[in-house]
Amino acid sequence: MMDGTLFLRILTKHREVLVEHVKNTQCVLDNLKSNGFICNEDIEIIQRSATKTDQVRKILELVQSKGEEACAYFIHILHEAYDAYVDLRPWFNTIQYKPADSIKDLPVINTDPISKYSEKLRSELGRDTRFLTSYSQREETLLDELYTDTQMELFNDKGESLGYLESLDDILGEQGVFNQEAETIFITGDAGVGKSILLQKLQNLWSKRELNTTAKFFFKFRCRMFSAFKETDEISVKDLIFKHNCYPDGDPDNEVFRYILRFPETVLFTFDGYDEIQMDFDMDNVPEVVSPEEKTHPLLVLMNLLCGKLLRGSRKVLTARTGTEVQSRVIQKKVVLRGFSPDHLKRYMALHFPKQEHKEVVSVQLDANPHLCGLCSIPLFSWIIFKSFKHLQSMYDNYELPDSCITLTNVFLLLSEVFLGRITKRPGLLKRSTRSTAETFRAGLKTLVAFAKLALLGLEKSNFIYSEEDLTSCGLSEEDLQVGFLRPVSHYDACGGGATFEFLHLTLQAFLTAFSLVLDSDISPNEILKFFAKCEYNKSSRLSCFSCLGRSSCARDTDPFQTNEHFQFTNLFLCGLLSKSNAAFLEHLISPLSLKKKHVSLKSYLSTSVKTHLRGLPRYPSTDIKGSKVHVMPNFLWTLRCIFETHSEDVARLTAKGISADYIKLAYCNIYSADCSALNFVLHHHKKSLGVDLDNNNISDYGVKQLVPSFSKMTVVRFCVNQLTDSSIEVLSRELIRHKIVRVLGLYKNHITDVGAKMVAQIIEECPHLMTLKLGSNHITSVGAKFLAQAIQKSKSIFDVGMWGNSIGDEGAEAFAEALKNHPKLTNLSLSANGISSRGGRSLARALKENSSLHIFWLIQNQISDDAASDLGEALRSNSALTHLLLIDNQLTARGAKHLFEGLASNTTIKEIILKGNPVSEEEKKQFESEKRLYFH
Ligand SMILES: Nc1ncnc2c1ncn2[C@@H]1O[C@H](COP(=O)(O)OP(=O)(O)OP(=O)(O)O)[C@@H](O)[C@H]1O
Repeated sequence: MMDGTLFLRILTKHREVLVEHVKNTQCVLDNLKSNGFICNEDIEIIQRSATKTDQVRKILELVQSKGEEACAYFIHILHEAYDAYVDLRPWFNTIQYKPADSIKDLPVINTDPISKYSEKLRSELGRDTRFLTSYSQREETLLDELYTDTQMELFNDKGESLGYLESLDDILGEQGVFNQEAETIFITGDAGVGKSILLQKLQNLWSKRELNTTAKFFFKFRCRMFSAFKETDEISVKDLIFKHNCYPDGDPDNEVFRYILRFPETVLFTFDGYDEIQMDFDMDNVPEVVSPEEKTHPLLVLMNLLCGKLLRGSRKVLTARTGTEVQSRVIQKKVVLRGFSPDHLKRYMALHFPKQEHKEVVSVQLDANPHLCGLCSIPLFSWIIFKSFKHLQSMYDNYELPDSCITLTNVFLLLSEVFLGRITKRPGLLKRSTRSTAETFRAGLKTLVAFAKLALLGLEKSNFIYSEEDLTSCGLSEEDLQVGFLRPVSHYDACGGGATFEFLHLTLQAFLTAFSLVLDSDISPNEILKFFAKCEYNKSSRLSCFSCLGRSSCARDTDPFQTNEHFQFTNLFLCGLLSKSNAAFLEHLISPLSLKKKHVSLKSYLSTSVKTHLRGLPRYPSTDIKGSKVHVMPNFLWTLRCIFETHSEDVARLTAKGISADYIKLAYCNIYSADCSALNFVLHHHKKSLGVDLDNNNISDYGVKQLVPSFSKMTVVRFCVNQLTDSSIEVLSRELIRHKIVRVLGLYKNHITDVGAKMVAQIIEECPHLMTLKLGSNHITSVGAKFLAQAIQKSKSIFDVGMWGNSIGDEGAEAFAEALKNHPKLTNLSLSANGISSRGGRSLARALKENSSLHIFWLIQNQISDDAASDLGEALRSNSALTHLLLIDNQLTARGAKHLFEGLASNTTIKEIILKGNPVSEEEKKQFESEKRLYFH
């Protein structure tokens, strides 16, 4: 039976602990009162005590005087209002607390400042993140209605891919953490790939308690805000979160901040757009700020937070555009956003077009247009295309998605047409049958010019946030804001002052800047090229900010921004606007003469710069094929993109001619699918055959489809680590078999299954020059392995085959054993990490007896045991080709090693057999000391 005085006695016995640790009296009083245990008068008496401890003493006396139930409920309050009385947690364990039946159903409302603050943050963030902010002010779309997952690739500190994250929760999880000391999760990705929206989704989930994190406080910032402060401005970290984010109401005793300092691990920060940080002042000697009360320049507060010098233990998520460098010692883990996969794109499209008939139309048009799909893999472009399509379809009969050679400039022209259409649109009109883009632009020209001027002024001064005065000075009125180019900046992102605005997206500002360069007759043909100078490749220009984050002192001469993508985009749009295909349309807006002069100036610049670029590139002898190999520089991709936008066959031809090598290496260039159209645009002018290395990009199936016309030239097709599925292999097999010139086919780390493997087998059979095949880290089982092995068996050219990291198992190994027997060419074979056990191992060993071509045999990370070693030892006696046998991480014991040892006695060709990672003890290894070719380390 329950002791009727248990809680009374607990209070007496533990009085000291309670007086010491109960700091917040308000929450106790609020709850005692609302459940009728005390009245207002009691509260007044208690509050008359001067100190908190006296108040607690009074409360204890009071509840004890009210009896057992009041005492039980008092303790229950301390237990339930977790954050307010966090110091009492060990005490609750000591007393093995269980609530009394009489009070356990009474509610406890947590009115302590910490919980209230956390709630306030949740509700503010919830409110702020409900809508997708990039939509024009007229139409607001719920985030939940349109948010679609994107691909999140995880990288280690060496820049190697660790695969993809499954869910948003994983961003904050342990997976992929390469530096436990650091606290910043770094997310990068191209413009418009969805970094801000991803943060918005995280914030929104947290506000609804749907994010798997223990964070009680979530502070979101845009890095851009830090550049908006004056050089003399000084704030502390406390100011940063309370004044520039969310103020804690009713916290006279500063409990919230004290709690944050004590439990920094309960704080999560997001900082969006690190690349947008600007520094106009000398920060060479960045002082460390470790005191949370110390006031200093806001940028210093940010840097010290990111480095973990301030609020050590708090978690930070930092986003930046591709190419922004942050020292890896500051980064805990790194995620790269890759945009929509084909499945994501389908889902996203379905959200835009809920009606089945619309969905079907769009889906058919997209399927027929891989270049468009490639563009749509970037969510921003996808949004623009779908949004414009929906709008134009509602206005005109038979409007279709843009055609197959649409450029990014066309996409932004479409968006502008939709926006400007709002000015000229007369409500209530029936659908029109003819669409006149020129008419829409002409009618909205004055507004367009004003926005374009604003964009240019901003870009020139590196200013992306505009005041109302800025708008007025460019001739823009309140009404023009409705057009949609600008959106208001939320109070989180500005640092005080009146209403401010920014362009819907930086790419849109770049587009309008380019438009200004074209439209403004006061800007001379030479002047339009001014932003190209800011993008010329210069190793020292890719630097990040501070010493702790990787800044070098020479960065002061370069642009204050971390990336120059806004200039790159401006140049790209300039190329697009001045392309021949847009000339007829632009002649409605400016004088044909001025347009022509600007066109000539741009074309001549591009031709010269392409020539200089290609001439200066280093060339190396190629190892894959005979001839020379050229490695392009990172900004070559932008050159390619610009050439594609111009659609100038002349410049493309010139570029193709300039690639005077046999092999072009474009690996790790951050090429995404739509870039393949640009590459193809140049490559199809290349006269000779060419090796193309596109390893470690993000070209996806869409990219492969766009390269179709170029396969007739490609002798090396290296598409490793590119998210390819069997559908790419279908295209490859058709094209490579048609042209029969391929020598090297690199496809490792993609998503190829047995279906694709069967098609690769056809390539092997039909392409008589194929020498190298890399198929590692795909999803090939014994089924696919059999097709491949049979084809390899028949091939007279193939000599290097990599199958590492599939799951071909023993059956697959048996098929490869057949291929090995008497093979004329096969010199290098990797069947590592394929789940091969002794059965497969024995077949392979027996086949070695009948093989006289294989030099290097990789069988690392299988389950090969001593039985197979016995056959391998046997094979060594008769085989006279093998030089290297790699058996690392298998299950060979000393017995197996002995077989190999004995086999080696009558073998003179082997140079080494590596047995590292097998269960052979140090003691046992001694017996093999005389054999220098047997390695155990
Ligand atoms: N996951 C997503 N689901 C649906 N729409 C998205 C998603 N991600 C991005 N978008 C769309 O793309 C637009 C641009 O995305 P966002 O601003 O997040 O790009 P970003 O990577 O932050 O670009 P930048 O580096 O230029 O700031 C969004 O306004 C939204 O319309």
